[in-house]
Amino acid sequence: MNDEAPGNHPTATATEYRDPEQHVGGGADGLALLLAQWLPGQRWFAHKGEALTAVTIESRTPIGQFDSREVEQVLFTVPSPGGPQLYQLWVGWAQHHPERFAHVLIGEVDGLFAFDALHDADVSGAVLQNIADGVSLGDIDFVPEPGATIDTSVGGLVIGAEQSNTSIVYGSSSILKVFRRLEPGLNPDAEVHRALQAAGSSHIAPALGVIEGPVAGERTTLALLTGFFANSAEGWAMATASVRDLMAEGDLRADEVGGDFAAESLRLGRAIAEVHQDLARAFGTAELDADQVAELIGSMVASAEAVGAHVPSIGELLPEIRTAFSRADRASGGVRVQRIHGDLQLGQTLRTLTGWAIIDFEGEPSKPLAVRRAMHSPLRDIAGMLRSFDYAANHSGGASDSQHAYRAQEWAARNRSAFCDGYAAVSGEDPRDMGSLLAAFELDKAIYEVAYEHGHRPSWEPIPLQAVVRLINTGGQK
Ligand SMILES: Nc1ncnc2c1ncn2[C@@H]1O[C@H](COP(=O)(O)OP(=O)(O)O)[C@@H](O)[C@H]1O
Ligand SMILES: O=P(O)(O)O[C@H]1O[C@H](CO)[C@@H](O[C@H]2O[C@H](CO)[C@@H](O)[C@H](O)[C@H]2O)[C@H](O)[C@H]1O
Repeated sequence: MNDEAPGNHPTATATEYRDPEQHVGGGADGLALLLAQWLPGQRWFAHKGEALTAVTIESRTPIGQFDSREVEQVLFTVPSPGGPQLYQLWVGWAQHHPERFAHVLIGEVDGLFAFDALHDADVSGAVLQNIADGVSLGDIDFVPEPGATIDTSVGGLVIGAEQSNTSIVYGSSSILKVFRRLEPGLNPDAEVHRALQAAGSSHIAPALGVIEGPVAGERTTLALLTGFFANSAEGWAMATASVRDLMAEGDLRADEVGGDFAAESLRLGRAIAEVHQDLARAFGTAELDADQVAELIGSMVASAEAVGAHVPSIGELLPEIRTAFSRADRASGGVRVQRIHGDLQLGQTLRTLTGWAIIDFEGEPSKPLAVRRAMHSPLRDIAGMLRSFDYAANHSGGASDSQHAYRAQEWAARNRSAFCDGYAAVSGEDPRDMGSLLAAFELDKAIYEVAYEHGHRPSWEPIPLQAVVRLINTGGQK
C-alpha cells in the first residue's frame, strides 16, 4: 500500500526547508537518464524532433517535504543546435509508487519514484503560500507584488496540456505560470504585465507575484502569478465554435449565421490597439529607416532558411519564399517599432465578462530573450491575429472539399477585416495600408507556425503550410 492516499496530507503551508547541500532524491545521473526518456513526451518540451543524446542536471534546490514526499526544483540543460537549452522542473520523490501521480510519473531512480511535483496539490498550495508570505528557499525567492491580495484558501490544479509552460489555477482567483524553458533575466510576461498594470490597462490580468532565482548569475523569473478571469472564454474556442456554426448551415453566409464572430473580432481589434498604445507609452517607440526595414526582411529570409534546413515542406519552397519577401524589401522606411505582445493569436485572448483580455506576453518561446524583449513593429502582432483567424477557419479540415474551403476563407476574410476595422478605429492606422510589410509578417509567422506544428502537432502542419503557399502566390491579397 502506498502512503499517497488523498486526505492524508499536511496543510499546504507545512513546507520544511532543507539545506541545499542535502540530497533529496535519487542520483543526478539516474535522474538525467530518466529525463532523457520522459522529456520527448512532454508538450512543453521544445526539442522533441531532435535526438535527445544527453540531459545535464545543472542545479537541484530542495523545496520541502510533504508527508514522505520530498520536492526539489531541478534545472537541467539539453543540447540543441543553437547551444544548450535550460529547462525547469519541480521533481517530487516518493518512497513508494505514487498512485495519485501515476499520470505524471517520471520514473524510478535508486528505489525512489520521481514525479512532476507541480501536480501535487500540497506542493502547489505551499508555493502559493510562499509567494503570499514572501519566503526565500535557498536561492529561490517567492515575491508578492506590492499591494497584491493573494487568496491562499483555495487549492491548486494544473490546467490543460496544450501549453509551452505549466499553469496552476487556484480556484477562481489566481493562476501561476511556471516557466519551463528558462533564459537568464526578467521574463517579458512579468515585465509587460507589470508595465500594463501601471498604465491602468483594462485588458490584462493583474500581476500578483513572481518566483525568482539566479540563472547564470542573473536574477531570473521562474514563475508568474496573476489574477484569474473566472467565467471567461478563450478567443480560440469562441472563433472555432463560430466556424462550426457556419459549416453546419450549408445555405447561409458567415454574416447570416447566429454564431457570427465579426462583432467580437472588431472588439478584439480595438483591444489590441489599446494594448499597443499602452505599451508604446510604457516602453517608448522608435522608427526603422529603409535600411533597417531591409535588414528586418533579411532576418525573415534567414529564419525561413533556418526552418527550411530541417522542415522539408519549407525547404522545397525556399526560392518562392525569398521572392515573396523581396516584394516587401522594396517597401519604404518609416516603420514604427515598440514593445509588442510577440506571440499574439486567438489562444492568447480571453473574452471576460467585461471585454477582451490578453494573456501570455512571453513572445515566441523559441526566440532568444533579447529578441522577445526588443522593439518590433505592431504589425507583427496584427499578422499573428490575422494568421489565427485563418487557423480557426481551417482547423476543422475539409480543405479538400472546395465548398468547405471556400466558406472557411469567407469566414477568415470577414473576421480578419473586422479585426483590422477595430484596430484602425482606435489607432487611426489601418494595418491594411501597410500591405506588403503586413504580408511579409504574415509569411514570417506562417513559416514559424509550420516549424512549430512540424515539431509539436505534425497533423496540423498543412494549416500554416497552405497559408505559406497562398502568401507566396498572392502576396497576401485575399
Ligand atoms: N488570467 C487568466 N485567467 C483565466 N485563464 C487564463 C489566464 N491566464 C491563462 N489562462 C488560461 O491558461 C492557458 C495557458 O496560459 P498561457 O499564458 O497562454 O500559457 P502558455 O505560455 O503555457 O501557453 C490559456 O490558454 C488560458 O486558457
Ligand atoms: O504555447 P504558446 O501559447 O506560447 O504558443 C505556441 O503554441 C500555439 C498553439 O497552442 C501556437 O499557435 C498556433 O496554433 C493556434 C491554435 O492552437 C493558432 O490560434 C495560432 O494562430 C497558431 O500560431 C503558437 O504559434 C506557439 O507559439
